[in-house]
Amino acid sequence: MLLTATQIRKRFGDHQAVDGVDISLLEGQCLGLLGPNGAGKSTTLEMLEGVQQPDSGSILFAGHPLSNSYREQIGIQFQQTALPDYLTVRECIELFSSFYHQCISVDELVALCDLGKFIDKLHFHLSGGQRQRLLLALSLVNQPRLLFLDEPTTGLDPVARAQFWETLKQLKAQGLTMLLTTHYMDEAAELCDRTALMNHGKIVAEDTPQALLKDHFAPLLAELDGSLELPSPLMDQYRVQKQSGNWTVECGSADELIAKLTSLKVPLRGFSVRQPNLNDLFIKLTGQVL
Ligand SMILES: Nc1ncnc2c1ncn2[C@@H]1O[C@H](COP(=O)(O)OP(=O)(O)OP(=O)(O)O)[C@@H](O)[C@H]1O
Repeated sequence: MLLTATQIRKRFGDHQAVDGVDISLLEGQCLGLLGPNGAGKSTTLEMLEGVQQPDSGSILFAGHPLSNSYREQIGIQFQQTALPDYLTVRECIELFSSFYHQCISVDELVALCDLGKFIDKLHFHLSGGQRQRLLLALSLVNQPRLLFLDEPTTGLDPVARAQFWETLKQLKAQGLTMLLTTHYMDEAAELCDRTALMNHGKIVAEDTPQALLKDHFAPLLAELDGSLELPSPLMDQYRVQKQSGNWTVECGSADELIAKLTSLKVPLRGFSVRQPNLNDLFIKLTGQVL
């Protein structure tokens, strides 16, 4: 196990922000922490990064408590990083490289993070997507074994997000271990081997995205207009929920459900069928929409 956290807790005043979280991360794995605003994701991440001290619980890196050398072995991509004015992208990388004993070359970082087109631009002239690439490059200067990413694609347009995901997939393919927080279910599904869903400071479910869905849902999720009156024989036979104003009905076969609805004289208003996703799971487990 590369990183193990056992029953870590953090309280701010009378608010228990993180309430007994366990995390195990294998070398080469990508774990995604998902949850609504205030769930405790960033606080958990900061404790794992060694930026904040847990009130209780233990954190081990490669089997040992976090020591001074930990900082040399991890990379952190913060949501915001204050950079000195009037530095170019290249100069920012050179500055960050000076903080470490061993560093990756600027050329390698340029290739890895696709910085070529703006390497000599001033950092405050970068677009949102370019800035995220620079912040990623800065988190990689020391060739970390473990990379932390806090909401790495928040605010990016869909194209910039997809490009950023490709870079992270390349890093993953090279064996880099990653732990990221995100509000985006598609991001978790795309990048993460395992996902942990957090709510009110606790992990409420953790597994591979596929296993989580299999454990909590029938294979298909049918949707029906939320204004319909659903009769109790239907409610008794199927798992039914209200979600974003619509009914969702879990079923194994759409044909079978349609036959049932027809026999119960329920109109098929707004009927559609799809596979359940992590967003559905989150709503089911927490009652909240991400
Ligand atoms: N330094 C702090 N002092 C006081 N309260 C804090 C501090 N940091 C976090 N909190 C509180 O702890 C709770 C968890 O915050 P945290 O930032 O970890 O949540 P999050 O899941 O990352 O949320 P978001 O998705 O909005 O970033 C929140 O209620 C927050 O207000």
